[in-house]
Amino acid sequence: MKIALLGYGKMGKTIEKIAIERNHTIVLKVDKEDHNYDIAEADVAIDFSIPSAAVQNITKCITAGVPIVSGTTGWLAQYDEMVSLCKEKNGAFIYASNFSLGVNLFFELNKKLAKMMSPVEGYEPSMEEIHHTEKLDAPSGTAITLAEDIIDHTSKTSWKLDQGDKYAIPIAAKRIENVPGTHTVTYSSIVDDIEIKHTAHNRDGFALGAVVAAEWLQNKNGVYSMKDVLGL
Ligand SMILES: NC(=O)C1=CN([C@@H]2O[C@H](COP(=O)(O)OP(=O)(O)OC[C@H]3O[C@@H](n4cnc5c(N)ncnc54)[C@H](O)[C@@H]3O)[C@@H](O)[C@H]2O)C=CC1
Ligand SMILES: O=C(O)C1=N[C@H](C(=O)O)C[C@H](O)C1
Repeated sequence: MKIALLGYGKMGKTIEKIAIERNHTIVLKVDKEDHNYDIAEADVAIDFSIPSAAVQNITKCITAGVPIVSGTTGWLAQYDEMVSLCKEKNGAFIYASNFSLGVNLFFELNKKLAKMMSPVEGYEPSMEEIHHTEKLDAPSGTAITLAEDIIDHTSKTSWKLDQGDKYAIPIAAKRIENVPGTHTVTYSSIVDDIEIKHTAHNRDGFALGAVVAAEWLQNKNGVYSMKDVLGL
């Protein structure tokens, strides 16, 4: 498969390594100074760039008829716009706040736990995410997905950075050098805590998931999620 990398930072470089191991070819590496490039030479594009560039990159791919896998976080206010564009152009698009198999299993566990906790009185959910100090967005996209899944299954109606109000799930976003990504969901009562946690040891899981998603998306049309790719 001929892959275009949109964003050649920590993730772009890790994806390159995994893609080559899986016998793919990187035909294009686009970073912040690269504006005039022909995306049409790629079979699929993988965007791990920055929040302010994601929409432009995704639009360019969909318009050119190139399937696009986006892992960039922090731009989701325009997600519905990208979905409409994809449908209008009969394109192929996957966004996931987290592409790793481990986190996608963790998402399912989080939903199951939220369903279990929903009728139980006396427990308050809260979340913590820890990432490296270069991260531009907070809370993380993964934390937002976890919070939205809790909101779907409990009486909570929103999430809030740091201390929430009674109806919001508080999310603490911590930045510590070199941490690839740690997410904890806690239900606290006066007598005890129930906690689930995912710790990424490196970026290989995110990158492998993105390459597997790109392989899966090739020759398809439509808007998909990692749940579709993994059959969860
Ligand atoms: N969905 C997932 O599984 C994961 C998502 N991410 C997200 O991926 C994104 C990138 O993460 P990292 O690689 O760690 O960041 P990074 O900062 O190491 O790399 C981002 C790269 O994008 C480049 N860039 C800036 N403007 C651009 C443009 N217009 N077009 C293309 N590239 C441009 C930057 O120069 C930089 O090299 C972040 O939004 C992060 O939250 C990170 C890991 C996993
Ligand atoms: O910026 C990162 O590094 C990561 N970003 C994603 C997010 O915002 O959830 C996924 C992962 O946690 C690493």
